[in-house]
Amino acid sequence: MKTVADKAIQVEGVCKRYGQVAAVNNVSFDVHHGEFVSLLGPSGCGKTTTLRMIAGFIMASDGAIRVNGRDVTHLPPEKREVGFVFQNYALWPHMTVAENVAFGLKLRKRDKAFIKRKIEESLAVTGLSGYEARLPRELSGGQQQRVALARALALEPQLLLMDEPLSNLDRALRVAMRRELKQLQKRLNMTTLYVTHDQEEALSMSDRVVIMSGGEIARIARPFEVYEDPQSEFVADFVGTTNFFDGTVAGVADGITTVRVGPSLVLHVGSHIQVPTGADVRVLLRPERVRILAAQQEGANVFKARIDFVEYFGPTIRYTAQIATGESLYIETHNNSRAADIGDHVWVNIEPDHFRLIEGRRRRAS
Ligand SMILES: Nc1ncnc2c1ncn2[C@@H]1O[C@H](COP(=O)(O)OP(=O)(O)OP(=O)(O)O)[C@@H](O)[C@H]1O
Repeated sequence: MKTVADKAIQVEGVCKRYGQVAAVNNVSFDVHHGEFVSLLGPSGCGKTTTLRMIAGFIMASDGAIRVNGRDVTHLPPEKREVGFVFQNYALWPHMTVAENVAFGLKLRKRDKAFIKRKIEESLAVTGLSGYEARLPRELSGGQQQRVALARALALEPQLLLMDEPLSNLDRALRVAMRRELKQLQKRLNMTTLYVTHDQEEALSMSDRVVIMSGGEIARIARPFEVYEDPQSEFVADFVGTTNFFDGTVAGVADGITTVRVGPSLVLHVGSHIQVPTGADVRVLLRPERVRILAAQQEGANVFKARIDFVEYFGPTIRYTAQIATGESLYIETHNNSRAADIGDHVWVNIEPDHFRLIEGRRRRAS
């Protein structure tokens, strides 16, 4: 059982208003000691504003922020005892990479041998060994971003706030760095709050993900819960690809909810939530949960579909298909067997437990 003492960050009913605009509206969440939490959401949803309010660069219009139990809502950044790495990584232009990394340690009056070791370690982690003597202007944008990261890591902060620290890096480096960063965070047990709009980054690095939409929190959950059971249209749509079917509950029996979609499609859905007969529902289905059958079969949730479009992603292939009843369906498979081409007809099957139900109908036009 987690207690208040376990909480490194507490955000309570925090708002930020700019005139009539509520950039952040009544946001509350906690980050426990040693936890890695991501703020994930589309551009403009309030992630950066939330992080900057915790850092103290933006003052909250309302609500309270506590760091290690201490109310810091009205304190300036330097009194909050948090480290941060922001998108606009302000390096000292006249200092070398090593001097930039050493700067905070010198201010803290650490001895020379310690500083030397920390420079070596943090540059190694960020893949910058050998760049010690360069000036920031002699580095690429991504390298500068890594220096900013190395500079923050060298201080081994107990609490680190990061705003898209890997956004300027190419994909291979980003993937390598997020693993390094995650391992380091675990090793140092460093409480981390991390802003990203990259869902893969958030899912792969975080203990929990806070999903924001329009200045508010849409969901707080562990990565697999967010993906496997999105519980809302927004989360299902924003994280990964989802098939949506609008339907009406025709009956519930033996743990199966029968949902009628359109005039002729019937789905048999595992009853993981209680929905009464007659209710409007949306049925969600992840594309990789659809199985392409080797041959025609009979049975519940077996459909004939025509392949309309094929996208090859390397490890996976995504098919856009049309079920014989008219609904469209995304199917994703591993690339070890290319099951179909455009124009082919295939038989597909879906396990009832692979569907998710949410009550109500589509909020937006498709
Ligand atoms: N100084 C400001 N004055 C007025 N509106 C602002 C100000 N700063 C931010 N906003 C607005 O507040 C909202 C949230 O901005 P914020 O930068 O927190 O979003 P974000 O989720 O971090 O987006 P991104 O991923 O694009 O960085 C946006 O609609 C933005 O236009």
